[in-house]
Amino acid sequence: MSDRVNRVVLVGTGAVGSSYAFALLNQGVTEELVLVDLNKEKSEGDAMDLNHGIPFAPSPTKIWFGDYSDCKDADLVVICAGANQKPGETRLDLVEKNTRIFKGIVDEIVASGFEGIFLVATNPVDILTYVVWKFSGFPKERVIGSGTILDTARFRFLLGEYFDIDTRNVHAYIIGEHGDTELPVWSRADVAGITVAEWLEQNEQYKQEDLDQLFLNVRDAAYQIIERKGATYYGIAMGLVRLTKAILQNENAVLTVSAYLNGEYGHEDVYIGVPAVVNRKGIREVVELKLDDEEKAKFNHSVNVLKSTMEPVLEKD
Ligand SMILES: NC(=O)C1=CN([C@@H]2O[C@H](COP(=O)(O)OP(=O)(O)OC[C@H]3O[C@@H](n4cnc5c(N)ncnc54)[C@H](O)[C@@H]3O)[C@@H](O)[C@H]2O)C=CC1
Ligand SMILES: CC(=O)C(=O)O
Repeated sequence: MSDRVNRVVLVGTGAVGSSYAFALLNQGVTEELVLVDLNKEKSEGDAMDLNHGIPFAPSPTKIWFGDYSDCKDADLVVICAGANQKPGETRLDLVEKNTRIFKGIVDEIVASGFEGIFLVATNPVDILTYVVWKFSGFPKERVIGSGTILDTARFRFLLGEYFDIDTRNVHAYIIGEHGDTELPVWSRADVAGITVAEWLEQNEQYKQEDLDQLFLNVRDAAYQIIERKGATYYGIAMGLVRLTKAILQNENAVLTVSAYLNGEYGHEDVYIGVPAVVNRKGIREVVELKLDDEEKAKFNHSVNVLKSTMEPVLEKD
């Protein structure tokens, strides 16, 4: 048996980062967890607080407050650092500020000698994942964004609730930008092995207009939560843990992440939310779903919005 120890370095221990650290410890996913933040006192306090939960955790985790040199021996660096949306702001509004922050962070991580996988959650996540790929010079499969993992979870939860079926038996994806131009892949959605179209045909209590509203609630969930409590963090934290497990445990799990397209879906040179096979090497491959014409048009629009937002920002660097 290998005595290799898994190490995750978390950069950014704000609301999202500290919720991720807490969920990671609770699920016993990694042997070592290092916390890094511009606000050193905050990450030091978080390390102390989390350590006091170790006697109650399912397996031992060594947790400390560290610095970028700790990335050298890391398997995974998860970045949750940067500004979040204020009420009324879109994710794309954060692009300039967070790209500037990322330049410094990625340079430090690469300078440490890090050779693992980057996982990015900071918004706008698709563009910042591209930024990490560009700034780091890493192969595309070792740079992953959380993409639409959270949107897909919201979609599955709401579909499960609507059809009164356990959400784990709902297979349906949100793809595209993690943001206002995302789209549901209705043509492939199945609940308990029955397509959504069949559910509508079989029972008149289910209506297309309810499903249209359901998607709007998925798309606008972040705005609804931010209006009520200022930020969202538990859902994404659990999504990041799911991704961490898929990577460290070499799962070949299919998750909707922000992946680099190199011809898939008819696009290239963009990171965007699509289903992909995730394992110990990062992204093994993008799963190319057959979309209907309306879905294709919406996906193309989402790619165009991301590219046109990203281009002027990257030209400045
Ligand atoms: N991908 C997704 O599905 C989701 C993404 N997010 C995004 O996650 C990001 C973080 O959100 P919150 O945790 O709510 O924000 P927060 O403000 O609570 O935490 C941000 C943390 O980043 C740290 N930070 C800032 N600059 C840094 C630097 N140069 N180096 C190291 N640390 C630095 C801050 O000190 C702070 O602790 C935001 O961009 C937010 O929009 C939030 C929810 C879901
Ligand atoms: C903030 C954000 O990106 C979300 O909750 O979807």
